[in-house]
Amino acid sequence: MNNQLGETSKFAAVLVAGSWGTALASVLACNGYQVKLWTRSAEQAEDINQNRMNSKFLPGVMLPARIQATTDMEFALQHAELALFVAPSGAMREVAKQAAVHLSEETLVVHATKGFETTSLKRMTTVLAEELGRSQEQLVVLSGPSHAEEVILKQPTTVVVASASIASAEQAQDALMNTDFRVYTNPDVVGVEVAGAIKNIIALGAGLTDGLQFGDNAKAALLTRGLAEISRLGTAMGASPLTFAGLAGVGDLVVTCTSKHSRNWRAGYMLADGTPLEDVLSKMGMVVEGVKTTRAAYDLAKEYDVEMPITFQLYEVLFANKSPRTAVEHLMGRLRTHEIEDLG
Ligand SMILES: NC(=O)c1ccc[n+]([C@@H]2O[C@H](COP(=O)([O-])OP(=O)(O)OC[C@H]3O[C@@H](n4cnc5c(N)ncnc54)[C@H](O)[C@@H]3O)[C@@H](O)[C@H]2O)c1
Ligand SMILES: O=P(O)(O)OC[C@H](O)CO
Repeated sequence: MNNQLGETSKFAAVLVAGSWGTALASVLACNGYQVKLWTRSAEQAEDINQNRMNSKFLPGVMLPARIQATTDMEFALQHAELALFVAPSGAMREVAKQAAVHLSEETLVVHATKGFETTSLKRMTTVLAEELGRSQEQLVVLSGPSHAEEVILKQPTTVVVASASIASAEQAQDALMNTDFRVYTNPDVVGVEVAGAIKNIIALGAGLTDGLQFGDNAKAALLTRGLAEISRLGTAMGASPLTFAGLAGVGDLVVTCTSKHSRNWRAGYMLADGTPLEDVLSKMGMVVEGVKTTRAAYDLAKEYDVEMPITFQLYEVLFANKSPRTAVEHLMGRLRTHEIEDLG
């Protein structure tokens, strides 16, 4: 496409304008894309276009001029080389349905959402494949240790893009990579999606552990045994065990369990002092994927017949009024077991 000055423009669409969508729109804009950032909120679109800021989700940070917010899905997807879906997992199907009628076959589809569809237990690439009529080779997932608050400030960040097609993964890598934002590829879509989703459960647990004033030993135990649990479910679902040692696995687990930016960690911390779940979620005002993911993982663990003791205890804390201290007692009081066999 040529613009009015005769220069070649490349376009990208980002759906939706939450914290992560806005930060990734900024990466694409820095890489030379004209970015249309879709939101269902006219007020938010006006805020971004007039004040050059997403005041609700990333206050105080000026957005590049190449980002244009819009509530018009057709306009957002027009001429897009790449469409980046960043809706919360619970809204992915609804957003994809709206996009499907306007999306060109030529547009590369990438998503950066971390979670499952709780009703069907489907991964996000499956939801997108169904709604957009695409094969797995035409879809890419982006994941890894990456808080929007740091990416928008161009702080060094590494992520991974996974696809059943190396060509699609490399296309996404080329579009998103720059000297502040390093992108690796991985063929293991299942592993990257499962790791990105389940680490949020462990991050809720890390917040709880810190809120209960336990020490570094407890946090290290949670991360390590949490990783064992993630790997066990992931490999049962068909993932490569190596993925869990990478950016989407241990990398994201470390950042989400230790960062002050983590919504999941903060929610866990508030739960520790007995604040009811509904109050925690309304105080957060942002998506806390780990809550819905705990339900999904609880069901997936049963479906795949894998042991996920941390997830099961957290499920009871979140949805069955178990006290966090009792949950810890139950975890520590489990029958003896073997570490390596557990890692499968
Ligand atoms: N924030 C981060 O640093 C970060 C980093 C990596 C991955 N993620 C993942 O990205 C996804 C989005 O998270 P976020 O942090 O941007 O969330 P957020 O809470 O900052 O924003 C969510 C946005 O989704 C919109 N939305 C909700 N339901 C919608 C619907 N039905 N239709 C249209 N829009 C809808 C909201 O209005 C809001 O603008 C999550 O899966 C999260 O785990 C977030
Ligand atoms: O803020 P959280 O806990 O939703 O985590 C965000 C990202 O997944 C970190 O990589």
